[in-house]
Amino acid sequence: MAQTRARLTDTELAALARYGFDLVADEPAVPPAAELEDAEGVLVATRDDAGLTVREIPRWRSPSAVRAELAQRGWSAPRAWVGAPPADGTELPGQLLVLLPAAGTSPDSAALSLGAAAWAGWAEGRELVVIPVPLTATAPEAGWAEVAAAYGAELLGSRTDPAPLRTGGRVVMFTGLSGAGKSTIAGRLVELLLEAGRTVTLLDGDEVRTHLSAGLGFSQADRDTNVRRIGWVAAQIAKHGGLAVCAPIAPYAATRADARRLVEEQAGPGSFVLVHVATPLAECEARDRKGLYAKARRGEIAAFTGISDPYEEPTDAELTIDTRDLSPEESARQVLAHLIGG
Ligand SMILES: Nc1ncnc2c1ncn2[C@@H]1O[C@H](COP(=O)(O)OS(=O)(=O)O)[C@@H](OP(=O)(O)O)[C@H]1O
Ligand SMILES: Nc1ncnc2c1ncn2[C@@H]1O[C@H](COP(=O)(O)OP(=O)(O)O)[C@@H](O)[C@H]1O
Repeated sequence: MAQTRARLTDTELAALARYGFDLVADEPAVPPAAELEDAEGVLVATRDDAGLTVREIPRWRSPSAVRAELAQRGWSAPRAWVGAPPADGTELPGQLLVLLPAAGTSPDSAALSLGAAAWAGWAEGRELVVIPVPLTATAPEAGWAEVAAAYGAELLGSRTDPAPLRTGGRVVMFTGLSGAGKSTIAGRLVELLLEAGRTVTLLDGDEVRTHLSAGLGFSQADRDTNVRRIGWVAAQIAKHGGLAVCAPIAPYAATRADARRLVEEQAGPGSFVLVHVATPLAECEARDRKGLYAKARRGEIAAFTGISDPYEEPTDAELTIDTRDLSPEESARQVLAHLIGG
Protein backbone atom coordinates (compact mmCIF):
# COMPACT_ATOMS: atom_id res chain seq x y z
CA MET A 1 0.00 0.00 0.00
CA ALA A 2 1.34 3.42 -1.01
CA GLN A 3 0.73 5.22 2.29
CA THR A 4 -0.77 4.26 5.60
CA ARG A 5 -3.05 7.27 5.96
CA ALA A 6 -4.53 9.61 3.35
CA ARG A 7 -6.59 12.78 3.58
CA LEU A 8 -9.74 12.92 1.44
CA THR A 9 -10.94 15.84 -0.66
CA ASP A 10 -14.54 17.04 -0.33
CA THR A 11 -15.40 15.07 -3.48
CA GLU A 12 -13.81 11.84 -2.18
CA LEU A 13 -15.46 12.26 1.21
CA ALA A 14 -18.88 12.55 -0.47
CA ALA A 15 -18.15 9.38 -2.49
CA LEU A 16 -17.19 7.58 0.72
CA ALA A 17 -20.39 8.76 2.42
CA ARG A 18 -22.56 7.52 -0.48
CA TYR A 19 -20.94 4.11 -0.12
CA GLY A 20 -21.06 4.08 3.67
CA PHE A 21 -24.74 5.05 3.63
CA ASP A 22 -25.55 2.28 1.09
CA LEU A 23 -26.76 4.84 -1.44
CA VAL A 24 -24.42 3.22 -4.00
CA ALA A 25 -23.03 -0.32 -4.09
CA ASP A 26 -19.59 0.17 -5.63
CA GLU A 27 -16.55 1.03 -3.54
CA PRO A 28 -15.58 4.67 -4.06
CA ALA A 29 -12.45 5.84 -5.87
CA VAL A 30 -10.37 6.93 -2.89
CA PRO A 31 -6.60 6.76 -2.25
CA PRO A 32 -5.30 3.21 -1.59
CA ALA A 33 -4.33 3.87 2.03
CA ALA A 34 -5.05 1.73 5.10
CA GLU A 35 -6.62 4.69 6.88
CA LEU A 36 -8.61 7.55 5.41
CA GLU A 37 -9.20 10.85 7.19
CA ASP A 38 -11.28 13.98 6.58
CA ALA A 39 -9.92 17.53 6.24
CA GLU A 40 -9.65 17.82 10.05
CA GLY A 41 -7.77 14.57 10.48
CA VAL A 42 -10.74 12.52 11.76
CA LEU A 43 -10.45 8.84 10.82
CA VAL A 44 -13.44 8.19 8.51
CA ALA A 45 -12.60 4.76 7.01
CA THR A 46 -10.16 1.88 7.30
CA ARG A 47 -9.12 -0.68 4.73
CA ASP A 48 -7.91 -4.26 5.21
CA ASP A 49 -7.98 -7.45 3.16
CA ALA A 50 -11.76 -7.66 3.57
CA GLY A 51 -12.20 -4.21 1.99
CA LEU A 52 -13.21 -0.73 3.05
CA THR A 53 -14.98 -0.09 6.38
CA VAL A 54 -16.62 3.31 6.71
CA ARG A 55 -16.77 4.76 10.22
CA GLU A 56 -18.69 7.87 11.29
CA ILE A 57 -18.28 10.78 8.86
CA PRO A 58 -18.71 14.05 10.82
CA ARG A 59 -19.49 16.07 7.69
CA TRP A 60 -22.59 14.11 6.65
CA ARG A 61 -25.64 13.07 8.70
CA SER A 62 -26.40 9.42 8.11
CA PRO A 63 -29.78 8.40 6.67
CA SER A 64 -30.47 6.34 9.82
CA ALA A 65 -29.92 9.40 12.03
CA VAL A 66 -32.26 11.43 9.84
CA ARG A 67 -34.91 8.68 9.90
CA ALA A 68 -34.65 8.61 13.69
CA GLU A 69 -35.13 12.38 13.84
CA LEU A 70 -38.23 12.27 11.64
CA ALA A 71 -39.68 9.49 13.81
CA GLN A 72 -38.94 11.50 16.94
CA ARG A 73 -40.73 14.50 15.42
CA GLY A 74 -43.74 12.20 14.95
CA TRP A 75 -43.83 12.49 11.15
CA SER A 76 -45.97 9.54 10.12
CA ALA A 77 -45.52 9.53 6.33
CA PRO A 78 -42.59 11.85 5.56
CA ARG A 79 -42.38 13.44 2.10
CA ALA A 80 -39.14 14.72 0.60
CA TRP A 81 -38.15 17.36 -1.94
CA VAL A 82 -34.68 17.51 -3.55
CA GLY A 83 -32.88 20.78 -4.33
CA ALA A 84 -34.43 24.22 -4.82
CA PRO A 85 -38.09 24.98 -4.00
CA PRO A 86 -40.60 24.25 -6.77
CA ALA A 87 -40.97 26.99 -9.38
CA ASP A 88 -44.26 25.72 -10.78
CA GLY A 89 -46.73 26.10 -7.92
CA THR A 90 -46.43 22.49 -6.72
CA GLU A 91 -48.35 22.15 -3.44
CA LEU A 92 -46.05 21.29 -0.55
CA PRO A 93 -47.18 19.46 2.60
CA GLY A 94 -46.97 20.92 6.11
CA GLN A 95 -44.02 18.69 6.97
CA LEU A 96 -41.24 18.36 4.44
CA LEU A 97 -37.76 16.85 4.36
CA VAL A 98 -35.57 18.93 2.04
CA LEU A 99 -32.51 17.14 0.65
CA LEU A 100 -29.81 19.46 -0.69
CA PRO A 101 -27.31 17.75 -3.03
CA ALA A 102 -23.91 19.02 -1.87
CA ALA A 103 -21.27 16.51 -3.00
CA GLY A 104 -17.89 18.10 -3.56
CA THR A 105 -18.65 21.32 -1.65
CA SER A 106 -17.02 22.44 1.58
CA PRO A 107 -19.28 22.45 4.66
CA ASP A 108 -19.42 26.26 4.68
CA SER A 109 -19.87 26.56 0.92
CA ALA A 110 -21.96 29.49 -0.26
CA ALA A 111 -23.76 27.11 -2.65
CA LEU A 112 -25.00 25.20 0.38
CA SER A 113 -26.06 28.20 2.47
CA LEU A 114 -27.79 29.77 -0.55
CA GLY A 115 -29.56 26.45 -1.16
CA ALA A 116 -30.84 26.44 2.43
CA ALA A 117 -31.71 30.16 2.35
CA ALA A 118 -33.91 29.60 -0.71
CA TRP A 119 -36.25 27.61 1.57
CA ALA A 120 -36.50 30.29 4.28
CA GLY A 121 -39.69 31.74 2.78
CA TRP A 122 -41.34 28.30 2.79
CA ALA A 123 -40.76 27.63 6.47
CA GLU A 124 -43.67 29.78 7.63
CA GLY A 125 -46.52 27.56 8.82
CA ARG A 126 -44.52 24.52 7.81
CA GLU A 127 -42.11 22.14 9.48
CA LEU A 128 -39.00 21.84 7.30
CA VAL A 129 -35.98 19.63 7.91
CA VAL A 130 -33.14 20.60 5.58
CA ILE A 131 -30.35 18.03 5.14
CA PRO A 132 -27.32 18.24 2.83
CA VAL A 133 -26.80 14.90 1.06
CA PRO A 134 -23.59 13.59 -0.55
CA LEU A 135 -24.90 13.50 -4.11
CA THR A 136 -24.24 15.66 -7.15
CA ALA A 137 -27.23 17.82 -8.14
CA THR A 138 -26.74 17.76 -11.88
CA ALA A 139 -25.59 14.12 -12.25
CA PRO A 140 -26.90 12.21 -9.23
CA GLU A 141 -25.06 8.99 -8.43
CA ALA A 142 -28.36 7.34 -7.31
CA GLY A 143 -32.04 7.90 -8.12
CA TRP A 144 -33.71 10.64 -6.07
CA ALA A 145 -36.63 8.35 -5.12
CA GLU A 146 -34.19 5.77 -3.70
CA VAL A 147 -32.21 8.47 -1.92
CA ALA A 148 -35.37 9.94 -0.38
CA ALA A 149 -36.43 6.42 0.70
CA ALA A 150 -33.04 5.87 2.38
CA TYR A 151 -33.64 9.03 4.42
CA GLY A 152 -37.09 7.69 5.37
CA ALA A 153 -39.31 9.72 3.02
CA GLU A 154 -41.33 9.40 -0.15
CA LEU A 155 -40.11 11.63 -2.99
CA LEU A 156 -42.51 14.43 -3.87
CA GLY A 157 -40.37 16.18 -6.46
CA SER A 158 -37.02 17.77 -7.24
CA ARG A 159 -35.55 20.88 -8.79
CA THR A 160 -31.85 20.70 -9.42
CA ASP A 161 -31.30 23.12 -12.32
CA PRO A 162 -28.08 24.90 -11.36
CA ALA A 163 -28.81 28.58 -10.70
CA PRO A 164 -25.72 30.81 -11.04
CA LEU A 165 -24.14 31.31 -7.64
CA ARG A 166 -24.54 34.90 -6.43
CA THR A 167 -24.18 35.75 -2.75
CA GLY A 168 -24.57 39.52 -3.22
CA GLY A 169 -21.09 39.91 -1.72
CA ARG A 170 -18.54 42.08 -3.51
CA VAL A 171 -14.83 42.79 -3.32
CA VAL A 172 -13.32 46.05 -4.53
CA MET A 173 -9.58 45.70 -5.12
CA PHE A 174 -7.70 48.89 -5.93
CA THR A 175 -4.36 48.39 -7.66
CA GLY A 176 -1.72 50.92 -8.69
CA LEU A 177 1.69 52.36 -7.91
CA SER A 178 2.71 53.63 -4.49
CA GLY A 179 1.26 57.13 -4.14
CA ALA A 180 -1.29 56.58 -6.91
CA GLY A 181 -4.15 57.37 -4.55
CA LYS A 182 -5.43 53.88 -3.70
CA SER A 183 -5.71 54.38 0.08
CA THR A 184 -7.16 57.87 -0.25
CA ILE A 185 -9.89 56.75 -2.66
CA ALA A 186 -10.54 53.50 -0.76
CA GLY A 187 -10.94 55.46 2.49
CA ARG A 188 -13.44 57.88 0.95
CA LEU A 189 -15.32 54.99 -0.70
CA VAL A 190 -15.70 53.31 2.68
CA GLU A 191 -17.11 56.54 4.16
CA LEU A 192 -19.61 56.84 1.30
CA LEU A 193 -20.67 53.21 1.74
CA LEU A 194 -21.12 53.67 5.47
CA GLU A 195 -23.20 56.82 4.83
CA ALA A 196 -25.34 54.70 2.50
CA GLY A 197 -25.94 52.25 5.35
CA ARG A 198 -23.71 49.45 4.07
CA THR A 199 -21.48 47.37 6.32
CA VAL A 200 -18.00 47.29 4.83
CA THR A 201 -14.67 45.71 5.73
CA LEU A 202 -11.56 47.70 4.82
CA LEU A 203 -8.47 45.53 4.51
CA ASP A 204 -6.17 48.46 5.14
CA GLY A 205 -2.69 48.11 3.63
CA ASP A 206 -0.75 48.94 6.82
CA GLU A 207 -2.91 46.69 8.99
CA VAL A 208 -2.62 43.82 6.52
CA ARG A 209 1.15 44.04 6.52
CA THR A 210 1.23 44.35 10.34
CA HIS A 211 -1.07 41.39 11.03
CA LEU A 212 -2.17 39.10 8.16
CA SER A 213 1.11 39.45 6.25
CA ALA A 214 3.48 40.20 9.14
CA GLY A 215 7.05 39.28 8.26
CA LEU A 216 6.59 39.46 4.49
CA GLY A 217 8.81 41.73 2.41
CA PHE A 218 8.66 42.92 -1.19
CA SER A 219 10.15 40.05 -3.19
CA GLN A 220 7.86 38.72 -5.92
CA ALA A 221 7.06 35.65 -3.79
CA ASP A 222 6.23 37.77 -0.73
CA ARG A 223 4.10 40.23 -2.69
CA ASP A 224 2.22 37.27 -4.24
CA THR A 225 1.62 35.73 -0.82
CA ASN A 226 0.42 39.08 0.50
CA VAL A 227 -2.03 39.67 -2.36
CA ARG A 228 -3.32 36.06 -2.30
CA ARG A 229 -3.95 36.30 1.45
CA ILE A 230 -5.86 39.54 0.95
CA GLY A 231 -7.84 37.85 -1.84
CA TRP A 232 -8.61 34.86 0.37
CA VAL A 233 -9.84 36.93 3.30
CA ALA A 234 -11.88 39.17 0.98
CA ALA A 235 -13.42 36.04 -0.59
CA GLN A 236 -14.48 34.79 2.86
CA ILE A 237 -16.17 38.15 3.50
CA ALA A 238 -17.96 38.14 0.11
CA LYS A 239 -18.97 34.48 0.43
CA HIS A 240 -21.89 35.27 2.70
CA GLY A 241 -22.83 38.62 1.26
CA GLY A 242 -20.24 40.99 2.78
CA LEU A 243 -18.45 43.85 1.08
CA ALA A 244 -14.65 44.11 1.30
CA VAL A 245 -12.40 46.93 0.08
CA CYS A 246 -8.65 46.47 -0.27
CA ALA A 247 -5.84 48.53 -1.78
CA PRO A 248 -2.55 46.69 -2.28
CA ILE A 249 -0.14 47.66 -5.06
CA ALA A 250 -0.74 44.10 -6.39
CA PRO A 251 1.81 44.53 -9.19
CA TYR A 252 1.47 41.10 -10.84
CA ALA A 253 -1.40 40.30 -13.23
CA ALA A 254 -1.38 36.57 -12.49
CA THR A 255 -1.72 37.17 -8.75
CA ARG A 256 -4.56 39.65 -9.23
CA ALA A 257 -6.21 36.97 -11.41
CA ASP A 258 -5.78 34.48 -8.55
CA ALA A 259 -7.52 36.89 -6.18
CA ARG A 260 -10.33 37.36 -8.72
CA ARG A 261 -10.76 33.60 -9.04
CA LEU A 262 -10.81 33.06 -5.27
CA VAL A 263 -13.52 35.70 -4.86
CA GLU A 264 -15.66 34.68 -7.84
CA GLU A 265 -15.54 31.03 -6.78
CA GLN A 266 -17.04 32.00 -3.43
CA ALA A 267 -19.36 34.87 -4.32
CA GLY A 268 -20.17 34.35 -7.99
CA PRO A 269 -19.46 36.05 -11.31
CA GLY A 270 -19.20 39.82 -11.17
CA SER A 271 -18.37 39.85 -7.46
CA PHE A 272 -14.76 41.03 -7.96
CA VAL A 273 -14.28 44.64 -9.00
CA LEU A 274 -10.73 45.59 -9.95
CA VAL A 275 -10.09 49.33 -9.92
CA HIS A 276 -6.86 50.46 -11.55
CA VAL A 277 -5.73 53.74 -10.04
CA ALA A 278 -3.72 54.62 -13.11
CA THR A 279 -1.79 57.62 -11.89
CA PRO A 280 1.41 57.80 -13.98
CA LEU A 281 4.74 57.15 -12.31
CA ALA A 282 5.90 60.76 -12.86
CA GLU A 283 2.89 62.07 -10.94
CA CYS A 284 3.33 59.54 -8.08
CA GLU A 285 6.98 60.45 -7.87
CA ALA A 286 6.20 64.16 -7.89
CA ARG A 287 3.80 63.62 -4.96
CA ASP A 288 6.25 61.39 -3.06
CA ARG A 289 4.28 61.86 0.14
CA LYS A 290 6.36 59.32 2.07
CA GLY A 291 9.71 60.21 0.47
CA LEU A 292 9.99 56.62 -0.74
CA TYR A 293 10.63 57.42 -4.41
CA ALA A 294 13.57 59.65 -3.47
CA LYS A 295 14.98 56.84 -1.34
CA ALA A 296 14.39 54.32 -4.13
CA ARG A 297 16.16 56.58 -6.63
CA ARG A 298 19.11 56.82 -4.22
CA GLY A 299 19.13 53.03 -4.03
CA GLU A 300 18.17 53.01 -0.35
CA ILE A 301 15.08 50.87 -1.01
CA ALA A 302 15.61 47.84 -3.21
CA ALA A 303 12.97 46.49 -5.60
CA PHE A 304 10.72 49.55 -5.42
CA THR A 305 7.66 49.26 -7.64
CA GLY A 306 7.92 51.42 -10.75
CA ILE A 307 11.59 52.27 -10.13
CA SER A 308 13.43 48.98 -9.72
CA ASP A 309 10.57 46.46 -9.63
CA PRO A 310 7.78 45.76 -12.16
CA TYR A 311 4.17 46.91 -12.20
CA GLU A 312 2.07 45.02 -14.74
CA GLU A 313 -0.69 47.33 -15.97
CA PRO A 314 -4.10 45.61 -15.72
CA THR A 315 -5.97 44.83 -18.91
CA ASP A 316 -8.96 43.40 -17.04
CA ALA A 317 -9.91 46.26 -14.70
CA GLU A 318 -13.62 46.99 -14.32
CA LEU A 319 -12.69 50.64 -13.76
CA THR A 320 -9.64 52.77 -14.54
CA ILE A 321 -9.13 56.05 -12.73
CA ASP A 322 -6.56 58.67 -13.61
CA THR A 323 -6.29 60.88 -10.56
CA ARG A 324 -4.83 63.71 -12.68
CA ASP A 325 -8.34 64.30 -14.00
CA LEU A 326 -10.41 63.54 -10.89
CA SER A 327 -10.41 64.55 -7.22
CA PRO A 328 -10.43 61.80 -4.55
CA GLU A 329 -14.13 62.57 -3.98
CA GLU A 330 -14.97 62.22 -7.68
CA SER A 331 -12.88 59.05 -7.93
CA ALA A 332 -14.63 57.44 -4.94
CA ARG A 333 -18.07 58.38 -6.32
CA GLN A 334 -17.16 56.79 -9.65
CA VAL A 335 -16.42 53.50 -7.88
CA LEU A 336 -19.60 53.81 -5.81
CA ALA A 337 -21.65 54.38 -8.98
CA HIS A 338 -20.14 51.22 -10.47
CA LEU A 339 -21.05 49.23 -7.35
CA ILE A 340 -24.60 50.52 -7.25
CA GLY A 341 -25.08 50.14 -10.99
CA GLY A 342 -23.69 46.63 -11.37
N1 LIG B 1 10.00 47.90 -2.36
C1 LIG B 1 8.78 48.44 -2.21
N2 LIG B 1 7.95 48.54 -3.27
C2 LIG B 1 6.73 49.07 -3.11
N3 LIG B 1 6.24 49.52 -1.94
C3 LIG B 1 7.03 49.44 -0.86
C4 LIG B 1 8.33 48.88 -0.94
N4 LIG B 1 8.89 48.93 0.31
C5 LIG B 1 7.98 49.49 1.11
N5 LIG B 1 6.87 49.80 0.44
C6 LIG B 1 5.64 50.36 1.06
O1 LIG B 1 4.71 49.29 1.10
C7 LIG B 1 3.49 49.65 0.52
C8 LIG B 1 3.04 48.61 -0.50
O2 LIG B 1 2.62 47.43 0.13
P1 LIG B 1 1.61 46.47 -0.55
O3 LIG B 1 1.27 45.45 0.46
O4 LIG B 1 0.47 47.24 -1.11
O5 LIG B 1 2.49 45.87 -1.76
S1 LIG B 1 2.25 44.57 -2.62
O6 LIG B 1 0.85 44.59 -3.11
O7 LIG B 1 2.49 43.41 -1.77
O8 LIG B 1 3.21 44.67 -3.75
C9 LIG B 1 3.67 50.96 -0.18
O9 LIG B 1 2.59 51.73 0.29
P2 LIG B 1 1.62 52.58 -0.65
O10 LIG B 1 2.40 53.80 -0.92
O11 LIG B 1 0.42 52.84 0.22
O12 LIG B 1 1.26 51.82 -1.87
C10 LIG B 1 5.00 51.49 0.29
O13 LIG B 1 4.79 52.52 1.22
N1 LIG C 1 -7.58 62.32 -7.33
C1 LIG C 1 -6.85 61.84 -6.33
N2 LIG C 1 -7.16 60.66 -5.77
C2 LIG C 1 -6.41 60.18 -4.76
N3 LIG C 1 -5.35 60.78 -4.24
C3 LIG C 1 -4.99 61.98 -4.76
C4 LIG C 1 -5.72 62.55 -5.82
N4 LIG C 1 -5.13 63.70 -6.14
C5 LIG C 1 -4.10 63.85 -5.30
N5 LIG C 1 -4.01 62.83 -4.45
C6 LIG C 1 -2.99 62.69 -3.40
O1 LIG C 1 -2.11 61.61 -3.73
C7 LIG C 1 -1.67 60.93 -2.55
C8 LIG C 1 -2.04 59.49 -2.69
O2 LIG C 1 -1.57 58.76 -1.56
P1 LIG C 1 -2.20 57.37 -1.15
O3 LIG C 1 -3.68 57.43 -1.21
O4 LIG C 1 -1.55 56.98 0.14
O5 LIG C 1 -1.69 56.46 -2.35
P2 LIG C 1 -1.44 54.90 -2.37
O6 LIG C 1 -2.33 54.26 -1.34
O7 LIG C 1 -1.81 54.50 -3.78
O8 LIG C 1 0.01 54.70 -2.09
C9 LIG C 1 -2.36 61.61 -1.38
O9 LIG C 1 -1.49 62.56 -0.83
C10 LIG C 1 -3.56 62.28 -2.04
O10 LIG C 1 -3.99 63.44 -1.33
